[in-house]
Amino acid sequence: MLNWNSTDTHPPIPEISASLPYALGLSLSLLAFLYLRSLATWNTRSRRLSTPPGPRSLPFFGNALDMPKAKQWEGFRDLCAKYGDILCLHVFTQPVVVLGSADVIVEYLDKRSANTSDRKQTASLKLMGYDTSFGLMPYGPEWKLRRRAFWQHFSPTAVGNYQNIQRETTRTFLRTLLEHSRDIDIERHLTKSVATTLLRVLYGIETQNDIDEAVAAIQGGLEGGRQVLVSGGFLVDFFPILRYSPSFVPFQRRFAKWRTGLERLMNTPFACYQAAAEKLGDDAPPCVVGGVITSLLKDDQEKEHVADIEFIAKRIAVDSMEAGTDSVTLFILPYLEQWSDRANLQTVSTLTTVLLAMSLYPNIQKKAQAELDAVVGPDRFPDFSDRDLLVYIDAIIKEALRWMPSAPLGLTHCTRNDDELRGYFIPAGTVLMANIWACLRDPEAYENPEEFHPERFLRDGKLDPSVRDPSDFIFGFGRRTCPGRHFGLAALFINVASVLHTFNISRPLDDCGREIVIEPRMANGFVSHPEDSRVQLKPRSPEAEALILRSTGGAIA
Ligand code: HEM
Repeated sequence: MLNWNSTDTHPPIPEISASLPYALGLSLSLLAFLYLRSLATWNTRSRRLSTPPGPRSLPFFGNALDMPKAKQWEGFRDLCAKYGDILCLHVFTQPVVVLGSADVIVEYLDKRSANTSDRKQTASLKLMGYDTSFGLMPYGPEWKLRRRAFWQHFSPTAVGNYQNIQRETTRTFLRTLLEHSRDIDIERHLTKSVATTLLRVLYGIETQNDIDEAVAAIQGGLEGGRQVLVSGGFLVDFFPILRYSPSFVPFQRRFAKWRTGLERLMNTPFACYQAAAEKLGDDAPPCVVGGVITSLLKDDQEKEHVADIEFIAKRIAVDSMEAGTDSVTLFILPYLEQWSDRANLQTVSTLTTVLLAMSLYPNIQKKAQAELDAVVGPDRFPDFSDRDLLVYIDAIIKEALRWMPSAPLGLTHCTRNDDELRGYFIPAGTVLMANIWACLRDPEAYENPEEFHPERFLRDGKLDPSVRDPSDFIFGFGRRTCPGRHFGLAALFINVASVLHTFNISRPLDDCGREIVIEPRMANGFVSHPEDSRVQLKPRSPEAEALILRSTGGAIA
């Protein structure tokens, strides 16, 4: 033992110096051994195939600095043009593979989805309480159980049950457009309309007080998820050790706030459902939450897991709100932001894309209205039963989904096992991103892709099956394909057809009454939308106005 107070004339330093080379040698040998062993393991795993090409990565950072900062879909398109349709980047130590063309996306995410349907459970998702969301859960039995329960209520047959609610809320929305047609904040009302539809479908909530309370809960509840999706992750996701930081550290405080918000969202509308169920018994309005509880209880032989089952039902309802990117997150959040910060309001949705396109392309609008006049006529609203005959409306919706896809990069998938794709090694745990926007703007599939041109989907007055259908891309892929798509498309159809049937849409005017020129550009973010979607709406005719008034309780007070 070293004794620094010793009077010994032989200081200990020379002894340490003598053993230092051995210690150093030993450490270097150990490092070399570990390096060679991991190299051998890597060679065995990869069968000496290389990972896909990509920019040269830096020590420690990898390609973190190469990741496109804004409108990532455009940056990835440029990187794919340089390195190929299968692009590999390392964000610190996390491998990320970007799939840049339709055929490679279909081949890997659709046809080989047994290995590519996993999700990465990041540290930030756990810290926010989002790890229990089935849309973000890893592939496995728990995810399967939740998805099956969800699908029972959102299959093509099941969504037929919500047509009444969708019809009613669309008409209330038209009435609002009419009442405020001079000074309309269309996005706010549209968002409220969709929020109301969902709260009725999911929880059977109908009274205004309950809706207001539930909508307020949504504000805090979805904020965390949105932040993680918009930012693409936090530092704690790449350095998970940080999650053990003390609770007073600012990022921990933010996560705690989001967690509390999520708990409130889980509990507030659910309490409204429970109160109605207790008060009204069998007369309570049917809803998804009630349906999930009943069917899981039926399957649960021991009847001992009521709390777990209630949790699953609550969570599925919240999943519906957070995962329905376009119709839900995109519709609801901007509405709520408006409450907290008016200036920040940036409203988004495929419907606002349609309205913007209609104001920019008046001839397309006229053609759509001519179809509505011929099929529906002036005395009634378009209905779900008209859908097959309203082919041009269908083409407009497809074109809006293609022109400005609301989730241009979809939701990331992840590989479960080591794999090979077109001669490249893809390690287990690789994050997979599909550049959906690039497929929908591919000039080989769509001539003049920047133009809004619904006719591209039509041949001889019918939908042309040989044209790539945007729905095959914008709803995601393989076993993770959006299970809410039939509900989302039905909502889009009834809203687009009803608004076009009753209103003329034109460019907005400035204070001097001159038309404002709007550049159709997509905003930045994980979920995108038109950067500026201002339009002007006027009832198409006195008959259209009377139709709206008749269906919603008479004259304006
Ligand atoms: C036009 C409207 C919508 C669009 C464009 C859309 C798009 C998407 C996309 C891109 C995904 C990720 C798929 C993947 O991982 O490959 C997804 C997942 C999901 N969506 Fe939608 N969605 C829409 C509406 C909805 C609605 C209305 C609901 C609920 C009522 C919903 C519920 C879900 C759920 C639960 C998931 C997660 C599925 C899973 O991970 O297994 N979506 N959606």
